[in-house]
Amino acid sequence: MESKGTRIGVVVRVRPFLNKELKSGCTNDRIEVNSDDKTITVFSDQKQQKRFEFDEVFDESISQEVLYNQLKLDNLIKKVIEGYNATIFAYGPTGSGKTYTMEGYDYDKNLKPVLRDELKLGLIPRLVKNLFEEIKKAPKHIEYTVYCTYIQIYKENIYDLLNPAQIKPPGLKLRWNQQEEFYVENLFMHPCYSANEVLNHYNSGLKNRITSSHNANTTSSRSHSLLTLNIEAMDSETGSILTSRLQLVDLAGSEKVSQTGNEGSALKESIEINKALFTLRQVISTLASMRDGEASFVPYRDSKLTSLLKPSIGGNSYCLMIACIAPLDSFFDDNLSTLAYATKAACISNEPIKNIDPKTKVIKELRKEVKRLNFELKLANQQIMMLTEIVNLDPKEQATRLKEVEKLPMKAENLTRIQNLRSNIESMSPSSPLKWQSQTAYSKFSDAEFSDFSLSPEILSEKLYDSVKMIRDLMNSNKKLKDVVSDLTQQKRALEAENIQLQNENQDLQEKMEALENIVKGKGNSSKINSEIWMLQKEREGLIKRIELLEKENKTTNVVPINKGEWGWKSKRTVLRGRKHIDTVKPLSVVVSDRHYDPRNTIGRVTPKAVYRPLTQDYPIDMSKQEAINTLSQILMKGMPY
Ligand SMILES: Nc1ncnc2c1ncn2[C@@H]1O[C@H](COP(=O)(O)OP(=O)(O)OP(=O)(O)O)[C@@H](O)[C@H]1O
Repeated sequence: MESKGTRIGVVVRVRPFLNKELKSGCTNDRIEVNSDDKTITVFSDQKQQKRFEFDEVFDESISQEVLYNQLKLDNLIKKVIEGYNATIFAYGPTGSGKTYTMEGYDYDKNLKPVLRDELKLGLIPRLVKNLFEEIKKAPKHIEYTVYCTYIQIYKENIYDLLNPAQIKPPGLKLRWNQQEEFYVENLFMHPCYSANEVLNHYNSGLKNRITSSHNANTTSSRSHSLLTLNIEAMDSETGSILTSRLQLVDLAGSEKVSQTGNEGSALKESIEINKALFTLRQVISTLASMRDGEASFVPYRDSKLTSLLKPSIGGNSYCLMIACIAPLDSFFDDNLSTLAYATKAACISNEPIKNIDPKTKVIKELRKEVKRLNFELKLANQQIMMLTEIVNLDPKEQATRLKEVEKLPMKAENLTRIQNLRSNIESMSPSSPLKWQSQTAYSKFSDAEFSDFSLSPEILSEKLYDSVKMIRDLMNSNKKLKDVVSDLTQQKRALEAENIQLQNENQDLQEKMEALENIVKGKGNSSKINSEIWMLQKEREGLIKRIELLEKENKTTNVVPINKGEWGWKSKRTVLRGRKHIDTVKPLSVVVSDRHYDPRNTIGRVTPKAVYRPLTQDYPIDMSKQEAINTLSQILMKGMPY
């Protein structure tokens, strides 16, 4: 079933006052929440009213469990299992309860998540458990695998929260795939077979999420986080594969600088967060103002967040927006803006599409075709049998039996032909000999008509033969497709194993890096460093000896200033490529300007006042200038600086 034009669901949740807000005497005079008629009314300074209506409005008394049940998210999970994509995202100002709604964990002094109260668990853990409960109910021949990814977008960089090697800049790249969707390159996808496995990954990812404390929220998420569950259902009976995706998004909060009190780098961070949310609001506004069938430019690509949310907002997923607001009067402007965008989002229509694997689609179509051909074959057999009997009957009976044949389901043109044949037989003289009558009846048709007359036994048997051949071909290709599916399954398993191996290797590397860091910090075994230092000292001693030798040689040589034209020194610069070249290439050309020496400059570009060329056996060497020696020493000691 393809469901078309499903509106984005929009609900609003108002959080309760926090203890510190109650103590500091914060007020709540400008917002009126009415859960029964699903409205929120806000009052401006001048006591003007604005009323907003949503799919649901939850006041501060609502618990996490009631919220989950009232949102009827088990229905959404069923859709996901059926092969539809779905997204739930929390939107609202900083400190309005987005993370609480999605996660529900408490945070310790180091801003790390801890689970103190199961009842407080947010939507994500509940959805994950619900998903696996539904999977358990599925028939045994359908094998489900849930692949879990968890990313955060921080200052327009994408980090893999489940891969410790990818939680620092530069982050992962965003790419565009053949299905015309954005995806994150090299993202770890963890195959999971139970809710606990997913939640363990999620919890480890949460620890890597960037949070900080500011005036409006002591545990503020500074990044947008996207937990994605890719579900793959493989039917071992039919070989068909069904995929779907559940995306759970906790956005960073929009924030007013005056409210957060941020300064310096935290202020810059606020600006970055607001930039991505600005693009999200632009996308929402553009889609909301588009009329049916109208094409308009939607700036999805302007931020990584909106690029990744493209299928969810105005795309082919089911989508639920949870707008969070805080009841405080100090949040008035942010609340008003949140409610305005939530209203716009409610006007956006998505077109959820069931994801069917292309191979499964072909197999389904072939099956349908085989079924149709089998039916036609059955009919053709029936007709052949009846007509074979009719040929040997007398004309009267022939006409009666042909009437019966006419009742069989058949193509319109065949029916006309049988009817013509019958009326011909009926109009014949009853005394005519049977054989002659039959021949006359057939002879009324032209040759062309006769050859095209599909009810003649020869033609029908030919058609029968063709149909059988076609069915055999279809069955063959069906079998081939099944083989392809089983190959792909094997490949998939191999890739999964490889993925796990790579993750283990990655883990090893992490450990090695940590060990090296410990060594550098002096925590670990320092013998490696000592031997490295010893080697470097040896190398240094060798170099110093070589310089001394060169200095000695220098005393016995003359100065030969170079003319550009004479020596073509532009071409000689390649000699100065590094220490090794200087050791091996002869004659040795070192060209030094009196004013400065910049090895990255081509010597040809420097206009030297005096240029010196040290030569070996073939030429007298100029080493009387101290700069040349110094430069050479520098190169020998440190290597070329590029
Ligand atoms: N429904 C609620 N019931 C009880 N406490 C809540 C509720 N919603 C939010 N809180 C509390 O309010 C504070 C702010 O909530 P939360 O961190 O979820 O806000 P946020 O919108 O995610 O903020 P940010 O955008 O800065 O991350 C937290 O201490 C949280 O525990």
